[in-house]
Amino acid sequence: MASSAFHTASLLANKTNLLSTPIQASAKGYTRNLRVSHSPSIYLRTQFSIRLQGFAAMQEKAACASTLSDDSEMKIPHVMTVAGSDSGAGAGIQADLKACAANRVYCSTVITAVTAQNTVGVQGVSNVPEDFVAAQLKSVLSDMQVDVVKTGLLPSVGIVKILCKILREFPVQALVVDPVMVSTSGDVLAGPSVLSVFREELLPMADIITPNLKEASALLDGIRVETVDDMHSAARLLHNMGPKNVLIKGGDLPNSSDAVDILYDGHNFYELHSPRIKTRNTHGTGCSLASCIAAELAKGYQVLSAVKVAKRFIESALDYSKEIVIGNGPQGPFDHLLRLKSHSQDCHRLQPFNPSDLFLYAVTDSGMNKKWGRSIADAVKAAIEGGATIIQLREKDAETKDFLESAKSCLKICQSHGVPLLINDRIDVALACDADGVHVGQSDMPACVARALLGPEKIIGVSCKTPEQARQAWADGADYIGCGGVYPTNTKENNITVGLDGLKTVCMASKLPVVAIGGIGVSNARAVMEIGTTNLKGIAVVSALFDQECVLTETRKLHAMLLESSIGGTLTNSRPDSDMISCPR
Ligand SMILES: Nc1ncnc2c1ncn2[C@@H]1O[C@H](COP(=O)(O)OP(=O)(O)OP(=O)(O)O)[C@@H](O)[C@H]1O
Ligand SMILES: Cc1ncc(CO)c(N)n1
Ligand SMILES: [Mg+2]
Repeated sequence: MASSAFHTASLLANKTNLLSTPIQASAKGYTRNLRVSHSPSIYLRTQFSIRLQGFAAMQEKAACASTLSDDSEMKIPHVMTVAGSDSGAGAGIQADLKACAANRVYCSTVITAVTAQNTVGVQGVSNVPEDFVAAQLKSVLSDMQVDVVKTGLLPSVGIVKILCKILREFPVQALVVDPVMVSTSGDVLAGPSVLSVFREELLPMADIITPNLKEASALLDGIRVETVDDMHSAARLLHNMGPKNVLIKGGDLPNSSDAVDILYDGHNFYELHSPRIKTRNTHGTGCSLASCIAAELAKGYQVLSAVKVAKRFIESALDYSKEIVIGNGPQGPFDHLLRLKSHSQDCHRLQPFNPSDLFLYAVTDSGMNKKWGRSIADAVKAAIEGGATIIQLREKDAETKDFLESAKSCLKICQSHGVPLLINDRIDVALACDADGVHVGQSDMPACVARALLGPEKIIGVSCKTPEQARQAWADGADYIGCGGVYPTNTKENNITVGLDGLKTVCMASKLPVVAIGGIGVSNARAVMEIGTTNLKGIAVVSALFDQECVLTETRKLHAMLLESSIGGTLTNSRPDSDMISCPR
């Protein structure tokens, strides 16, 4: 399917990856010295030569693999998967989507069958009508710029024939065929009736086919494929059927301490080894490997490089998720996006951001805490016990190392009380300690950059004095606005006071939740809260809590006052307010 120009282009696109072993590559009209990258866990046993053809067309393709086209529209590498749905979402279409997403490639989906499947096995398969598979194929291919097609479960002769016909009408740059027939649980997904159409029509169109041991055996009329030597012979025989490359996957090789796959390109064999990960979570490795190969080809990389990247991706993902438990059966899914395992660490955050957390917002000041002879962590603990609902560490004078250490101890305290911890200004410190978010001022890191660095889930607050700044904060992806100084304050030098009117103007200009800051304490908190805008969610305080002898007592007083003022008003907060606590200092 792919022109060899595509492979040539991919080689060039890949040149930044080339290192270590020098290799002679001969081409029609070209001879180049190439180097092959060796990952720590995947090694190649064979010297090889690669034919290079259509150099110019390939350069064109390499240019296409870059993200920006001439008119600055972004071209995203695109894989279309033609496969079956797995209700358990470990294999099939679902694995393909996740593998492509993890490798930053767009994936469109043509569904050929719906399976009822879980970690125990396959309970049912229902084919999508052939004309509707055709409709899906045409919808995607006639509209979207698909780079690579990857096939998985093709459950009937009719569906394979339709696919081949439509691929001839809408040629793409590469075709990856994972000839899915039997699931690892041993259940038959596509019967032997598809074998002849696979051999005669589909395999000859493929740039690479990726059978597992059983599938290789089935395609070769049941010959034995049980050892690495068998895999070599089978690869050669399968290559005779017409695909440009054959990758036989050895995930199911008995008695093998490595997971060994054999790649054959018609000239050379590559034995790809990676350590076998001890885990039950290998359901969907085959689909994911093929999708990752397709994704790398769509980016412009050549076959060998794509296979190596894909194998390493599977190895890392299996290793990362070897202990996760999903389902009760013998073969669980793995975590493509390397996110699930940290779930338990994230449990303290029930929701991404709850605006009512702004109710009593305590901002630390190391100078004040030093003055009163307490550590930041002790001050934070007392504030939380007194009713603070969110903490911001604002340590302007601290050395980075000390700041990070304080942030880590405060985070532990905050997490144990379910109170978010934000870091003022220092995105690096927030990232280093995995705080809940940051608060940035107008002259700090722009909120949009902070958002890009911190990702979608962290809380970002921005100090705003004007409606324009408030609108910008929203556009930049901020979660809340800190507005002030409402009253004059000694905590911040040269700070312009906006007053209650300025606060109200900012609140009315934005739908973001707002916390008021600047010179607020027990004496004036009520006046602030009475400005009467629904998005004013609380007050932020520094001196009123921390420039005091007993942080606990002062926080409790302020919390009580806020609660009282909010009855029937706009502020709500449900943090418990326990009776008489003596100041521990
Ligand atoms: N335990 C493991 N540790 C490391 N790599 C593995 C392991 N199991 C499988 N692999 C790798 O995963 C890829 C898929 O191999 P496998 O032979 O399991 O395919 P498959 O049977 O088609 O997968 P499935 O049917 O589960 O989707 C191969 O690269 C293989 O080497
Ligand atoms: C839908 C579907 N496709 C492929 C496989 C192979 O893992 C599977 N188990 N289910
Ligand atoms: Mg398997």
